[in-house]
Amino acid sequence: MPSIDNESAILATDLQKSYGSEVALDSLTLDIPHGTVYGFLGPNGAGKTTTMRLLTGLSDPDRGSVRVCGVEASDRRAIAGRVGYLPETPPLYDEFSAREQLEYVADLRDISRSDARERIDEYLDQFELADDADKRIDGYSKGMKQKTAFIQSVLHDPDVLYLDEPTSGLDPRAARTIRESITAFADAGTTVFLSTHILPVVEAVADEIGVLFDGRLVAEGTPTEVQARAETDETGSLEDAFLAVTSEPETGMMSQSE
Ligand SMILES: Nc1ncnc2c1ncn2[C@@H]1O[C@H](COP(=O)(O)OP(=O)(O)OP(=O)(O)O)[C@@H](O)[C@H]1O
Repeated sequence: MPSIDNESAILATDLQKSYGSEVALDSLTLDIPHGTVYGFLGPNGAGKTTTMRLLTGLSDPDRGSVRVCGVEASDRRAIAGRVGYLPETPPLYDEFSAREQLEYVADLRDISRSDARERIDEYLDQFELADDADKRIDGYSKGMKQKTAFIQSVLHDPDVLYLDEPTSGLDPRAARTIRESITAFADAGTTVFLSTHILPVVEAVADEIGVLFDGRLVAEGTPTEVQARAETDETGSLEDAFLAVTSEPETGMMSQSE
């Protein structure tokens, strides 16, 4: 079971990040409670990947701070065991089988051989990979690769799980397996930070969403609140809300305190 601290799962304060003269993130503040799914929406180039790199401690902000379960993200050694990260292009060794890949990652994570074997077998079953677990990854479909990568990001039972476009390009069955797993992890107490531009994914699983546009958080609330704020009618989807707030960031701006 993930540990629970008094402090929020993710507490990011006034984050700023530039690449040369390009401001990728501007004054981003997030406060995400334990055991929730936070959907992080934004168009290409909005700054989602930059945010995830800061929230996982993979890069440092120019200004501001990040704490994950009370631990400074700059303390990489301390934070590494607390977080799991599934990047958009996951690192997998093509010449390994799924089982070899997962055993390799378990070893890097200092999970004992017997625990690793048990967890890996359970996950391979759960993700319907058991029959192909000893075949080479280079022969896998995109869905099989993504499921393998998902398992490797949760093998060490992280408190906070960051997922970057986890269902992008997957067949419906694989996408549903990932979606159901996201909900199951949150139900078990894991905090999930889900970055995507695929709105139905967020509508289906997120407790709260934040909309990022041009490096700024332009909307935050439950999916229902964001829909309501964007003044969509009854048939309005989150997609309408998203388009409304990102197409007119000045007039559509919604602060966290509103
Ligand atoms: N290493 C880098 N060097 C220079 N500019 C960068 C770098 N990484 C990101 N950027 C720029 O910062 C901005 C935010 O990029 P980021 O990748 O965080 O956005 P994103 O929302 O994840 O987009 P996508 O959905 O396309 O991955 C973009 O304008 C991008 O061009």
